[in-house]
Amino acid sequence: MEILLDWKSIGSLLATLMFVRTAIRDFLPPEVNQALKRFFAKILTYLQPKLVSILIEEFDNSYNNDLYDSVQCYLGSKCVSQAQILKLSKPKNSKNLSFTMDANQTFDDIYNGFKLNWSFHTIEKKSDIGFSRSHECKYFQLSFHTKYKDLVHSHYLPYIMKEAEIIKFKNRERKLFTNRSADENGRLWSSVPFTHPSTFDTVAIDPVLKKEIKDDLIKFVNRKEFYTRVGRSWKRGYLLYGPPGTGKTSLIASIANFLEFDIYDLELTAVSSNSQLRKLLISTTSKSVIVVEDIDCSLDLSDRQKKCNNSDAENDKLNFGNNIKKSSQSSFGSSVSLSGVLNFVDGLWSSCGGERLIIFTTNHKEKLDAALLRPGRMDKHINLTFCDYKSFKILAKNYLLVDEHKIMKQVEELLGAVKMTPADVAEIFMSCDEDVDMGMRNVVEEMKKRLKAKEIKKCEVEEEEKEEEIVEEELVNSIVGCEW
Ligand SMILES: Nc1ncnc2c1ncn2[C@@H]1O[C@H](COP(=O)(O)OP(=O)(O)OP(=O)(O)O)[C@@H](O)[C@H]1O
Repeated sequence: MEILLDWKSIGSLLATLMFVRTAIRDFLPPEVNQALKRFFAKILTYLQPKLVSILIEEFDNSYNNDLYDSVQCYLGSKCVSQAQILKLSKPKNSKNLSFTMDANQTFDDIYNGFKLNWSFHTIEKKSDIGFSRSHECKYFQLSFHTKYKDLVHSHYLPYIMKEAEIIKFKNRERKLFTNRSADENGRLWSSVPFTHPSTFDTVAIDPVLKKEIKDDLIKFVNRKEFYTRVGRSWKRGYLLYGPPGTGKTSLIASIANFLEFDIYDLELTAVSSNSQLRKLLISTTSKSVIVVEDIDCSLDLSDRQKKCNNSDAENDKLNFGNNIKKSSQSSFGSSVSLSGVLNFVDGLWSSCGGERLIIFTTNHKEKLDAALLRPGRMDKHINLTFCDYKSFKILAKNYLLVDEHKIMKQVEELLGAVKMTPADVAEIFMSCDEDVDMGMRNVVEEMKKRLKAKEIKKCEVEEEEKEEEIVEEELVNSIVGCEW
């Protein structure tokens, strides 16, 4: 009955509209009629959303357009739910199937609550050069309300590029683990299964630094073409430095787990010569992390300028195989020279073009030669330091399964006053068998103990200084007295 009434009222509304329309057309002068038409057209245009479009073509002046690749990768993972026709393929070197939109398909993406429309198109384009044949031009069209222009440029497109990097990283070809370590008996590397459980979730470092490292690694493994284009070995050097027990080794294991790379643990003191070091590098496979721990203890790598007269790194590099620092290094039990290590880091000896991460660790960065530290050799310097509140919370969450606790505030204050390494905190938590209260209490007690010891030490130093001042004063007085 209600529906019937509704239909009736719609019918009468339409009839009224028709009547008004005829009345306006027949009785109003044509000028007024035109003015009204223009007025309504204006209102309609005003009410329509103002859209802008960005076209992202496959090629940019015959060069691959990286943004197009990123969009393709990003949409491939999202458009499955909306597009009616999809293309399916398995890209070379990828372990996953990949979806792409077919021509004229559209996809609505929601980013931070606003809507953006994507569509994919192909058109035939005549070539610019002479009479050559036309070619197919592919492009994505992104349409959105004009008021989102800035947001799209400064946030949405960079977000897509980042997301695409992560997707490519996850889809990349992987490799089974084999952990290798230096072996003095002829076979230079021995193979052992890699089972270290440390991951980016378990390692307690500042979350901002953690993200920075992950982003850097993802970027590195996705940049094969870039390294080829600029003529550089596909390798990256990390220097992890900081006091003992701050997580350098744990971070290396996390990195290897994250990348699913081999680990080669190189004991430089067991390598007898540059040529043996060279053989070792040649025997490494791609997708590997080569680790030299405590580099300052393995070799005398302090400033070469002070110890030998070689003026620059290039001289050293040309000398490779020539044991220029043999005498000074004998105390380190190795005949590998700095030039050997520089060649090693530079990837000069690597036999295949696969990616390699070289990680050096040290507790004393200041002892290392500047040539080793420069970008291109150690591209990223990562400082791991004493436990701060954020790292402490990660450890508490992992070891004691707590986010909050009544004495957390006290911990935060004490951490600002005393130095505890993550290893110190981890050891205390380990001994508490997941008893949260005991774990937290013991940490606070240990910190208070250290704070007290620090204050006593401070008092002693002040007392010593005072005594020294008194002695000095007495000495001055006695000299002045003598002069009189
Ligand atoms: N940042 C951290 N996050 C989680 N656990 C840590 C961290 N730092 C240290 N630990 C714990 O302490 C132990 C020792 O840490 P690790 O060997 O990684 O330190 P390191 O900095 O490499 O020390 P060293 O300079 O003496 O080699 C690890 O087994 C781990 O359990």
